[in-house]
Amino acid sequence: MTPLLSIRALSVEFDTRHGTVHALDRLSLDIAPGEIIGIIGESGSGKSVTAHAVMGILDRAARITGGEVLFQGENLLEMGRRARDGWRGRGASIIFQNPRAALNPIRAVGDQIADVVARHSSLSRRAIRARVLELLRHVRIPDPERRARAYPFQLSGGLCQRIGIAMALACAPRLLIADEPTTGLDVTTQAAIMALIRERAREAGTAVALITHDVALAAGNCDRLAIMHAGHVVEVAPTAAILARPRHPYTAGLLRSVPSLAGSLDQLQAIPGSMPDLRRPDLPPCRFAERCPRRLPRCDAPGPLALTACGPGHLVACRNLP
Ligand SMILES: Nc1ncnc2c1ncn2[C@@H]1O[C@H](COP(=O)(O)OP(=O)(O)OP(=O)(O)O)[C@@H](O)[C@H]1O
Repeated sequence: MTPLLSIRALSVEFDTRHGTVHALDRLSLDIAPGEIIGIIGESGSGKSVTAHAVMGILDRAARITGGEVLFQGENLLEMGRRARDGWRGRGASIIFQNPRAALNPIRAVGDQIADVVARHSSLSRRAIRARVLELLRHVRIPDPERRARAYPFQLSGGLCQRIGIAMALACAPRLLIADEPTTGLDVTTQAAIMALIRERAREAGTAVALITHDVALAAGNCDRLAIMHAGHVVEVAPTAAILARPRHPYTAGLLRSVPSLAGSLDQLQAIPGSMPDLRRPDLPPCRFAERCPRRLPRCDAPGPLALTACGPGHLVACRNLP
């Protein structure tokens, strides 16, 4: 199937006072229409930078040093600023980790949703208001007429996240990026938010990229998983294939570190070592090599490490596959 989004060999760096951070290194990833893909990795692996590069909202200190981000075949990185602003919302939108912080604290939530609808349509005020209530009902906000007049501080974290989702869906995007959408929410609310996101993908055919470090959450909700480590996608495959037979040693370690996936508590293990400092000028081609139990001399040979097929829809970047 033709991908909706195709990130090809994307490299992003940050200039800092303490050196250049090589945050993404020739990162490649495809997202198909209507699929739910989990982008998993530990803190600092580059999940948010990837999302921000797609959305065109990278920090000022960021530099894109190579690659393409194709959305339905068009390179977003070459789009002018106005066209990109117009694309955002209709093409893709993002839900942020901290819903309350992402909202304007001094504007009623209904007005904030109305602003998004108005920015992307020529609807009358009355039609915009009707659309806002429709969106609030869609994300199951109880008593939407009253809640539309509320300010973020008057709503719970779960309700704020529903407002965030309503705003993200206001322009019916083809791709929804959910960046840690349930962090900080209790388990019941977490399940309700994930059900809402899944329902959206199923009913409207919206592709969803769920960014999380919660492997169990991703495994339970996603069709495919992409595993990131230190600015690389190291493995991507259908969820069932990764759970049944992870091929990259980092993925295998990640699965062994999750109580509900490890099998038994005796098999629970942490991944040794930590991610390399991404400011290092001598980062090896495989950024996992220094933590890897399967490292061989050929793993350190110069040259980029490509993702290669090792099964149906299963790609892995490793020079020493079992
Ligand atoms: N504005 C910035 N300036 C300098 N470095 C940055 C900046 N933003 C991100 N980075 C660096 O880029 C790398 C990737 O960061 P990113 O936030 O994408 O990781 P992440 O996987 O989303 O982590 P988390 O799960 O903690 O959100 C990290 O090394 C981070 O320190």
